[in-house]
Amino acid sequence: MTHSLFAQPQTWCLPDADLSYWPGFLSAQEADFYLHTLQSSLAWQQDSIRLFGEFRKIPRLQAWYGDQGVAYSYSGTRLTASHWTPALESLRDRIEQATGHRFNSVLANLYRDGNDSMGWHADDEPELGDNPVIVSLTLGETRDFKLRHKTSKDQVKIALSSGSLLIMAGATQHCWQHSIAKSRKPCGVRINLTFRRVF
Ligand SMILES: O=C(O)CCC(=O)C(=O)O
Ligand SMILES: [Fe+2]
Repeated sequence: MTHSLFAQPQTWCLPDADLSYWPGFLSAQEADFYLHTLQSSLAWQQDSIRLFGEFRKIPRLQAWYGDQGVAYSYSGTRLTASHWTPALESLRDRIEQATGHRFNSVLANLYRDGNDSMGWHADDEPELGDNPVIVSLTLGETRDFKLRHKTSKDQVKIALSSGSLLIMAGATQHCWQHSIAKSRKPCGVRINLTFRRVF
């Protein structure tokens, strides 16, 4: 049984975007269970990306899972999917049922503490197709997810809580970038999963 705060996602009104937020998609106990299960069972790596001609370690750990043969490239890094683990598969099935969208891969990010972060970017790689639907599940520490409009530079901030789903669709990746800033407050571990469909 699901103990949701809301029975369905709530639209987050933002121009040039299609964004919905579903806090309490997982109960606190379920989110805790998955946080610990994924932290100890995924093949976490600190990848490097190419920035200004140099390879630099990213400030977080990552892992990429999905259907056989699904690969994903960004910033000079190519990730080949490991096969779904049982925990990732059960989360994927629940998210597919709840949203009506299908996913063939998931990028997992582990933010060890407040020094871990993700810089401004849009998930607009060609292999995600036009207007991709990306569903983001947060487990553990609440961190601020910021969105910045590519032309107006308007910013909004959503504090993504444990067990929440954020659904980005439509023009969101065309018109907005997003990031997770470093935090000066003491921060516990946060895992974020972004479910994607790679073509
Ligand atoms: O950690 C987050 O909430 C954002 C993750 C993200 O933007 C990504 O995986 O592309
Ligand atoms: Fe992203």
